[in-house]
Amino acid sequence: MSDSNSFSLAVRDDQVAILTMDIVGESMNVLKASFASEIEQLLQKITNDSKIKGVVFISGKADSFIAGADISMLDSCKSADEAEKIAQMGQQMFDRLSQMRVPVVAAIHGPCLGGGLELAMACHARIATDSPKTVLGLPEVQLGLLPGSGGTQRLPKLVGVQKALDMILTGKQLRAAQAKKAGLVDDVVPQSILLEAAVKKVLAGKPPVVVKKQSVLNKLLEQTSPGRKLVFSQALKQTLAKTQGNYPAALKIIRVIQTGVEQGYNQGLAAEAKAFGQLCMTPESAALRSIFFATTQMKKETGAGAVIPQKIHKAAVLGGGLMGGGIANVTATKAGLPVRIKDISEKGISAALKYTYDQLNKKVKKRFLRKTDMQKQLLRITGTTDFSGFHDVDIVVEAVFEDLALKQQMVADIEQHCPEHTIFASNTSSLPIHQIAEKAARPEQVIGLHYFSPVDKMPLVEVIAHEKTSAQTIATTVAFARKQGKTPIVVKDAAGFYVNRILALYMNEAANILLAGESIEKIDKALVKFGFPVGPITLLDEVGIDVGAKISPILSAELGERFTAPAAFEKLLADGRKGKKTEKGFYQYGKSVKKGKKLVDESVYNVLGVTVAPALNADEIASRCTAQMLNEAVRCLDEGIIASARDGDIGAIFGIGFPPFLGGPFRYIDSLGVNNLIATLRQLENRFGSRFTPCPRLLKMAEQGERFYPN
Ligand SMILES: C[C@H](O)CC(=O)SCCNC(=O)CCNC(=O)[C@H](O)C(C)(C)COP(=O)(O)OP(=O)(O)OC[C@H]1O[C@@H](n2cnc3c(N)ncnc32)[C@H](O)[C@@H]1OP(=O)(O)O
Repeated sequence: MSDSNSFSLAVRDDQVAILTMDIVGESMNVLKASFASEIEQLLQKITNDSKIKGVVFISGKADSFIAGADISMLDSCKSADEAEKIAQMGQQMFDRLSQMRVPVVAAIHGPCLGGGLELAMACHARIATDSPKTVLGLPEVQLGLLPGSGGTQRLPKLVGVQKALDMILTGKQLRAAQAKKAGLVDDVVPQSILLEAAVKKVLAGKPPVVVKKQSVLNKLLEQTSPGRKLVFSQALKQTLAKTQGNYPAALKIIRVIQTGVEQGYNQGLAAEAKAFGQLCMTPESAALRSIFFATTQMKKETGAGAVIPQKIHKAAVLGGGLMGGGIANVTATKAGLPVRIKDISEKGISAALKYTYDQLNKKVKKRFLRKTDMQKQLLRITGTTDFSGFHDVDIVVEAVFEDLALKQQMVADIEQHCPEHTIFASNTSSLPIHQIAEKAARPEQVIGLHYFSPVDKMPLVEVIAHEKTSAQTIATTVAFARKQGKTPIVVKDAAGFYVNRILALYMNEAANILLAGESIEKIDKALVKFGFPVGPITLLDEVGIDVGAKISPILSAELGERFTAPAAFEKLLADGRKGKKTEKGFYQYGKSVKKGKKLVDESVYNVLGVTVAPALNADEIASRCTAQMLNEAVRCLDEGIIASARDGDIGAIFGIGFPPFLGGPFRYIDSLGVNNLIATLRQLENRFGSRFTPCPRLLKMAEQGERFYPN
């Protein structure tokens, strides 16, 4: 037996060596440059012992394999050369592993990501557990990087070029069954027999390199020169369309994989390490890394200091509509809790149940979920049209119409039918929580829990405490949302909270630009090019023009004139245009519209009384809309609506899709420079008036030379 801080080597009676990685004092195994010599020594020791028949590489952590290279180590690199050397070190270490005389088998349970998967791919075989905790992937692109230790070269060999491109460009993670199907792992076994299965694999000898069977079409595409050209040019085209050129890592990924495929492994590795070093130094990667650090930090926060959250055993949702159905879905499938849906009709309940059924069924088809697990998850959701089954729920989330009297009635109903400790969480997007709690017998248990649509996809929730909400209620609601897989930010109880408030001004500005004569396509394209997932006019159609019209007067009454939506928008509602849900809005909908084709409904210009007369370029459009958003975000920080710039950044990225490569509104202001933002706002203020007046906090920061984050 030989030990270091992070690795231990034990040789069994059957002469199989078990190499265990377990970094002392860390909750998860990550790869550090300092491990290279330790691993080299251990591999040498194994090589020197001719009796050893093979090696199982396994993690000593209960629920994780290796989460990749240490991101903090990468973050502290001072130059591209330094980062390139780290990548080269990893490449050499994994080459050494793959060249071992004896078979080396990776026994994988839990996350096996980034450098962790690169290590596993360098082994001669991989066995993974069938646990849902086991996921395999190369998520480096989400950090603005590419896999730097051979991943871009080994993955295409195992799963084919097209699948590798897809996995590395998206960073998607595969469950064990999917990984087996893709050719990434050799066997999938229950966790209880993982080690024994791996030992058996070792004793069976080095497996021959199996080339994954390919269809005739894929053979043509991947094994002929013209076919490969087509694959790479298509990947490039799709990537450019998707990233708008905002993510340098994506382009480098394609180039580096192509280099390996066309010029061989060693050239591929060299290109990989070089690109890794360069990407590590980009502002895009720094911004994306900051999101990782922020979200990991936030996972530890209760939202209410040292308070211990109450345990939730059962939840309920009021309203089986799109939001209610989505909330029940994440409660059952992500939080793993029984959830009762109450709706006024059986139809509403069936629709909500069908929603989850359809979502889960898709996952089963993709082998992401086993059918038995799907059934288990479905059984957690039950429905009722009265309050039966509410006697033991710990939290109720209300997702009914935006009607104050109705919501107050719901509070009274819940206080009557549920235990004393039950929390009432409202998914309102516009009504003040203190008003919903006004008639409550236990206002300290009333809170806002604002989800974004579609609930199962959007990662953010706003947790809104009114003045009387107790710390216990806040902490329990935050913990509940986190169990649902959400990233919660705690915000103050004021109109629009944070996300809708900054979004409203941005949307209003897009509307102003449209009314001044810019075309709908141009406005949407400008903001997509800036980095938003969809343009503001498309978003308005998605959210509902009527919803926007309902929120706008509330915001302008509470927060001021700048929130008043352009009056011409009334004409849209008068014309029956509510957006996508009514198949009538800014764009064309309905069966006659080809799937994937988005065409403006040109008649909308007439309704609005607009003659298209282009005067602005894409940058000017984006700058005007985002200037409003940035200014308002700072105002929210100043007013304590959000607790920190970090929360404001995560809220905007996860709630609206603010471009992640910019790191959020506050990081973006830091990179623009406060003075430059003020100059832009002043210019726009001169032309368009006070809606662009820089907020006092910005002016003060400029005076004192402050930033939101340390430089
Ligand atoms: C050369 C290579 O190609 C380059 C790379 O490998 S880059 C790294 C690629 N890997 C990744 O991006 C994975 C990042 N990690 C994750 O996504 C998630 O942590 C996870 C899915 C592995 C686990 O999630 P979860 O169970 O919620 O645990 P989470 O709270 O995030 O992490 C637990 C701890 O591990 C740390 N951690 C996880 N992955 C890490 C990493 N790659 N580097 C540094 N720390 C990491 C977290 O900071 C946290 O530390 P703490 O307990 O001291 O705060």
